[in-house]
Amino acid sequence: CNCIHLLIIWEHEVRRLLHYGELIPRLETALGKFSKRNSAEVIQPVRTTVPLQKHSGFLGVMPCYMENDGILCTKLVSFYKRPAGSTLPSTQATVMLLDPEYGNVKAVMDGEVITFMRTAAVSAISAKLLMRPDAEVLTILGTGKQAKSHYNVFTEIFQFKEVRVWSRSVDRADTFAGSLNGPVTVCKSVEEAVKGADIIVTVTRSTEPVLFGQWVKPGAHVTAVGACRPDWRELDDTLMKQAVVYVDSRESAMTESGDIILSGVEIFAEIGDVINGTKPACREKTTVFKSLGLGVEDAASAQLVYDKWKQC
Ligand SMILES: NC(=O)C1=CN([C@@H]2O[C@H](COP(=O)(O)OP(=O)(O)OC[C@H]3O[C@@H](n4cnc5c(N)ncnc54)[C@H](O)[C@@H]3O)[C@@H](O)[C@H]2O)C=CC1
Ligand SMILES: O=C(O)C1=NCCCC1
Repeated sequence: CNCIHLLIIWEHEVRRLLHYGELIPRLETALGKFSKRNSAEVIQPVRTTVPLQKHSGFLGVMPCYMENDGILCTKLVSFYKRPAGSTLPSTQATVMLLDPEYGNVKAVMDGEVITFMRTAAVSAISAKLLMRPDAEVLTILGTGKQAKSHYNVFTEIFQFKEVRVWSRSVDRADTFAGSLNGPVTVCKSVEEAVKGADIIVTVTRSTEPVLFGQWVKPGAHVTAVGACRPDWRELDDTLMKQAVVYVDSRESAMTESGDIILSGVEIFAEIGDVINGTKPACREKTTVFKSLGLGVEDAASAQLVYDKWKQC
């Protein structure tokens, strides 16, 4: 029977229910299934985007069906390229879980916490696989929502000797540093921030390259999270060409990533291929993981929130 009440799970509840310790294994499993391209495991098209030209943004629709797991889900996400100093949020999202048998929506939940936690968790998975095991220095470029979630998960699961941050505004970087539960070095330039860094996370709204290959230490791992449109960049061609390039989804990367499309580089593997053991993790080389964000990540995260809610 589908006569169950529609469940609404608000932001503070998603925040209470989601923990990286449980989220990361669910996402590893989901990404591995995604890369198998088995339609009984995952059906997930590249997201549909509707440009909001007047508002410098887009509405993204991100559906996913996992038949074997009984998960049917979609996220609605709006993203705005806010001007510097704007206090308006750049991302807003809602996730809907449906009953695959009846087609009814069984739960509607906040999607912002899911978006910033699952994105950071996927970056942490890429770092677990591609970062050198002796990594000491983490650099985060950008000081927004994603910067905070990346700081949280990276310092929760790895141990670094130094964490550095950079923002275009030193004041914003100082405020960001003050909001964290640990020491960070605020850097005045990207070059200073990334010099000698073992892992670099780019989480900016930039549409032009901010990270240049000439500054990146050979063997470093770069997790590139921003620049999600085909004409937007965060990384320059030099870096793209000197790195072994991993992505979350080949189709998404070839449709949405300016860093991939405009540099003309070859994609070496999906991160799910490395999880499945079908492609190697080239830890000794400079690596880039280009993340676009996938509906399957939202589906796995939303199901975890739902499972935890039912346990309470
Ligand atoms: N790969 C994925 O799964 C996801 C990617 N994203 C992307 O991550 C990025 C960050 O998202 P949020 O932290 O939510 O945004 P946010 O608005 O909270 O933070 C953005 C940061 O970028 C900085 N910034 C803005 N323009 C810049 C420029 N031209 N150069 C350098 N820095 C600049 C801002 O000062 C701020 O520190 C966005 O590009 C967004 O599209 C967001 C969600 C999921
Ligand atoms: O995966 C997501 O969710 C998003 N990715 C790019 C920017 C908007 C949200």
